[in-house]
Amino acid sequence: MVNSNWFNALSKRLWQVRDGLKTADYEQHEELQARISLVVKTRWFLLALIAAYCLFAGSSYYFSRFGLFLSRSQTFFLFGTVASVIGYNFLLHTYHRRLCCCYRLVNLLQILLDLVLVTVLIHLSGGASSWFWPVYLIITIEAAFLSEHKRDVWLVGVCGGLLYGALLTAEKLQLVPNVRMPFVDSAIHRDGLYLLLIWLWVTLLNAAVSFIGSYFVGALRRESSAVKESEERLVNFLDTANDLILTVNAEGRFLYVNDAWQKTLGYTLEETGTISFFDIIRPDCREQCSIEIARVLAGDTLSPLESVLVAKNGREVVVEGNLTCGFDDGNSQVIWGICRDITERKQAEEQLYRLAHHDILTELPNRILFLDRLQQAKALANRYRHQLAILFLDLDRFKIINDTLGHPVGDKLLQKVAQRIAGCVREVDTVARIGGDEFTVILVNIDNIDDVKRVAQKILHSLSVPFNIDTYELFITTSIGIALYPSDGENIDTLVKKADIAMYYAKGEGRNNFQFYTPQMDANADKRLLLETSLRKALDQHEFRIYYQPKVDIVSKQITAMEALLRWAHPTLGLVSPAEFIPLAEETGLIIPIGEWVLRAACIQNKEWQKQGLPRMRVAVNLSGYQFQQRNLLEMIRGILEESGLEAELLELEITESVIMQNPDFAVSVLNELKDLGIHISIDDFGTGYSSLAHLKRFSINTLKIDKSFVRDVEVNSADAAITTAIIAMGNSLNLKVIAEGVETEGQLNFLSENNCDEVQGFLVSTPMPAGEVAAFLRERCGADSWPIGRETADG
Ligand SMILES: Nc1nc2c(ncn2[C@@H]2O[C@@H]3COP(=O)(O)O[C@H]4[C@@H](O)[C@H](n5cnc6c(=O)[nH]c(N)nc65)O[C@@H]4COP(=O)(O)O[C@H]3[C@H]2O)c(=O)[nH]1
Repeated sequence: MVNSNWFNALSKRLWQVRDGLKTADYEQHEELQARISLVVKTRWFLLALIAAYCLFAGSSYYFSRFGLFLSRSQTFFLFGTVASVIGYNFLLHTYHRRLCCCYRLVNLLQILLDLVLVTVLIHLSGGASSWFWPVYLIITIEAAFLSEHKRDVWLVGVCGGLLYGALLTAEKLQLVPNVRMPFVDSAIHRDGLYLLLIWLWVTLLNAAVSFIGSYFVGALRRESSAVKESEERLVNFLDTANDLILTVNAEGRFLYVNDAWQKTLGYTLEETGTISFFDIIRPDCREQCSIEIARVLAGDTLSPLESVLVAKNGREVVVEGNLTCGFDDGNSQVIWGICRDITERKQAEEQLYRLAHHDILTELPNRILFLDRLQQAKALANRYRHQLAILFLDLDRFKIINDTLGHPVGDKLLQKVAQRIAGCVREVDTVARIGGDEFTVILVNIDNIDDVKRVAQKILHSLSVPFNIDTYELFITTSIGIALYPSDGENIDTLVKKADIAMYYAKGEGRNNFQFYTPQMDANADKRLLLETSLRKALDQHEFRIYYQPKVDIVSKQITAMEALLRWAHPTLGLVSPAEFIPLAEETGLIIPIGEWVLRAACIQNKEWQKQGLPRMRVAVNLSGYQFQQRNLLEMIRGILEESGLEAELLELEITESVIMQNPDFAVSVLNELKDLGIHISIDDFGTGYSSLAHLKRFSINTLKIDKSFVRDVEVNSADAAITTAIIAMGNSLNLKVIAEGVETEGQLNFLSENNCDEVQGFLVSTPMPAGEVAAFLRERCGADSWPIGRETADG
């Protein structure tokens, strides 16, 4: 509960400011008004008392054996005096405010008037023997209340004494007729000693009352001004406090607000009179606040509250503080609120929370928040018996972009990718970034697996649209692994791990696809771990082999090139396909030394075949995307050509379409430099990488290599046939050679031949063979004009 004095001082401050009064004027004005009002009230009371007494005394005498001792004229004069006292008191009562403002000495004048009239009254009611003379004392006390200065009070005392003395002297000199008093001898009015003694008595009493009155009233004033000062200090303290302090009544009307409150919320004191506390509480916090206020009014002690207020300019201000109950003057309940603006602290906390739970770059949830959301999603899935899907995405060859174009471009790409992924899912789903180029998605309320497939497909499709960043047009794909809850596991860590395994499987399946987790993938993951650990030693331990597969001109049936295909003779796993270990080598960066080793070995081998007198042909080497963005690629190739002595035109580099299309502008410059060296360039896996005629025109290339996925079904699938013929037509129109890979059947060969494809490569001609078998194969083929169909080698 709050001291009501404080409350009064504060609410007074509020009203005085609203009334537009200056503090000092207000204080003076108010204090004087209070004093006059008290004196007037007291005077009315005393008048009533005296009148009652007069009535009683007069009627007592009238009906006694003495009868009324006043003459008619005296009675008339007495009533006249009383009437004038009542009259001017009435006037004073009615106009005292105005009079006080106009005439500073009105109080002294009135006191003087009182003294004169009382003197008359004393004389008319018995002169020196009148019982009315104590009224002098009352007037002296009254003067003590009304006058600021002691001196004025003393003057009133002296005046009273002098007037009484003058009355007694007039009576002694018989200047005024004596009033006959019962029990009192009229001679007493002429007795000098008696008159002197009674005058001294009245004067001394007046002096004593002046002294005591001025002393006590002065002490009272000092005390009240000390209280006022303390209240003033309190008000100043509250006004200068940093905390927001307010008082409202039970209806929420403002009774007091301090300066900090006004500054923070932007409302002036006048405006607070027109609004209610509830108006400035943010709507969603109002109900809670009303409950708390009701509890406070009921006498409960509350722990600190937090709420959001809305400032005049609409800014939200978060406050934390306490409410307590007090009473105003009229003993009505009021609520005190002392609160602190914690908006900045809250923002800092929110910022910290965001930093701790979000990825700064993309503003998506980070791993911590992702796991938390997954936990919640799992709980909801259990409750509503739904399924969940966790998608694990890893961008394909993102590192190349990052390393080639720099981190700022990489960062912008990640931001755009994040936006696109987020645009593919519903609001209830979660997209998170949990690592460099790793994203996760939680799909909730899954009823049907097809819904998950649709979302995965949507993500792949949305990322297939090129990204325009700065001056670059970038292409990126992603590999998605999917795990389902509860079918793939109960534990969230396990689920994430399984989605991750499925993602790696998707990478192994040629990237840019999605895969659902299956238990068989675990073996794959184990194998992957084994491959990863032994790949680092494979080069040093000479475990790599190169197999060669011929490319043949369809018309002349001559071998145009031998493609170098890497094999890994693993000590325990046997011969490992490049499809399995090349992605691993790319992730670990080992592709750079491995790729260089293949290039050197293939060039030396080709030179060797020439030395052996075998026909001149190119050796085709696959160039990984990571090698393609290698800064010293040109020097490295030049060095190897010099070292092996191979002419540049006998080297062919196969670069996949997706690698070139990832950053077409960069590809143009590298391809130009390679072309300038005289190297033959082929675009591998053509048809899978979204390149257009416009792009192809810019690239310095020699050959388009149709991906074997189109060739496989070219005889039975009209779409594949259409794509294949379109690629051939496109190649022809751009004066490029077109080669089809993966040709296994006569039918495929015929189709390609009929559609003017230039070259073929595939098991129909030969499976990849070890270097040692190539010489025999070439000699056997020398001058042959038929196809070496079905030639099986060690690889086949
Ligand atoms: N079904 C079928 N397949 C056929 C036929 N003819 C050839 N192939 C296979 O198709 C792949 C063609 O190579 P690619 O498209 O460049 O695809 C290659 C290439 O992208 C990559 N690769 C191989 N060696 C290297 C290398 O030294 N460096 C790099 N960076 N990548 C390599 O690994 C991929 C897979 O290589 P391989 O397993 O050797 O698989 C080879 C080859 O064995 C056929 O008639 N039918």
